Amino acid sequence: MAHTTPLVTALGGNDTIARKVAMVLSGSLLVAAAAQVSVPMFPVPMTLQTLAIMLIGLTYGARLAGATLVAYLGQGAMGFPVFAGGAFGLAPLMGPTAGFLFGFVAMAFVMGWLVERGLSKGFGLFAAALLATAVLFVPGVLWLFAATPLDLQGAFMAAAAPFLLGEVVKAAVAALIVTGAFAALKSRLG
Ligand SMILES: O=C(O)CCCC[C@@H]1SC[C@@H]2NC(=O)N[C@@H]21
Repeated sequence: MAHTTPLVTALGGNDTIARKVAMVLSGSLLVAAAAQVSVPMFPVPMTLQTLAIMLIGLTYGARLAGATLVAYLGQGAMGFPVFAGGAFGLAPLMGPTAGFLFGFVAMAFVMGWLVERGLSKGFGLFAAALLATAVLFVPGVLWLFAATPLDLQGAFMAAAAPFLLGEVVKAAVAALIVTGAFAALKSRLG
């Protein structure tokens, strides 16, 4: 597959370290804000984190998207209240949702990788978001299975089933937002 250009690269400008740092910080801040929009369900809350990660994964490219989520985990580990419900520290990184937290890095990277390899327009963006979200649910469910007394079916019912439809809607919304941003950029550049 040919390599294609993520939105942020298409936006142009100097690819400086300062620009990359600003993108990583603003992206991780977006995920932190989205984590606070949550419906407290036990053991896995419903949040907007994946929508924020989709916007990052679909626009940043694989490496910068992955780095943004590594920074997000680092901010939480350092004590900033960036995880769902304002949680912070090392406990969430070992708790029932740790599979999702570490999986966020893989989700962002895989999404950027798919965009760079051609899933960069319209339905392709939607497909990239969905495929990468499917990757996220593997560690999310398996971690819950390993870390709690739930069997595999119980872990799936708690960590995946309630969220699948919502993730499809989030992928559609993210793809529409990024498509709109591309269209706006195209008309601005003439
Ligand atoms: O503790 C955290 O901050 C992580 C919460 C993970 C929630 C997961 S992400 C995928 C799925 N979709 C949701 O809305 N909630 C779960």
